[in-house]
Amino acid sequence: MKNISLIGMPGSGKTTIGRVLSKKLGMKFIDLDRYIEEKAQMKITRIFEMYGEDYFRNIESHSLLDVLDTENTVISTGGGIVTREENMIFLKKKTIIFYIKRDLDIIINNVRFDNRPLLKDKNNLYKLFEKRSMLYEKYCDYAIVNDASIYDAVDKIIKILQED
Ligand SMILES: Nc1ncnc2c1ncn2[C@@H]1O[C@H](COP(=O)(O)OP(=O)(O)O)[C@@H](O)[C@H]1O
Ligand SMILES: O=C(O)C1=C[C@@H](OP(=O)(O)O)[C@@H](O)[C@H](O)C1
Ligand SMILES: [Mg+2]
Repeated sequence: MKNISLIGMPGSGKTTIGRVLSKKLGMKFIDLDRYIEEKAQMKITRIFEMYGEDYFRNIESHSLLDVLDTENTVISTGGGIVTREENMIFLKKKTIIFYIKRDLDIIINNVRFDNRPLLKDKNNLYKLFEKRSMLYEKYCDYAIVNDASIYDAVDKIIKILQED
């Protein structure tokens, strides 16, 4: 099976859906943020605090290259992966890209903000969406609306893969 990647706003469900999807399809699972934390031996928040966003984006791009050297894997990315075109060129080559779409107000009411440095100011979610939604739409192969259960979103993805 070709690799699958999930993109979308922070808190939209990429990590949770990716994990369940990989189990259901019998594929491996990699969460890029967890991979970065293990590699750097530091929480994402700490990386941002100590070295800033640019430094994080550099690690993120390198880590993406590491994890794309794989097959039969579901990769959940971080919400900012679309901010560098090079990331998306590699993702497009190596994966089928699903954009996970979730209502911003639902995200704000449900998500934990402690390990999401860019969401400390909740208004920032709307600003990020303005900058990024075009990019998510542009780069994805398919968009999935995550407006019911996690399992519902997973089933939508599996249905598309079966029809593909
Ligand atoms: N359809 C859903 N129903 C209930 N909770 C959801 C749903 N989608 C996402 N969540 C919850 O939202 C939070 C953020 O999800 P997460 O997978 O960490 O998002 P991301 O990786 O995109 O930042 C988690 O607590 C997750 O369980
Ligand atoms: O949107 C972003 O720029 C980020 C999203 C986070 O991942 P999630 O999308 O899994 O929350 C994480 O990579 C980092 O905090 C930056
Ligand atoms: Mg995540």
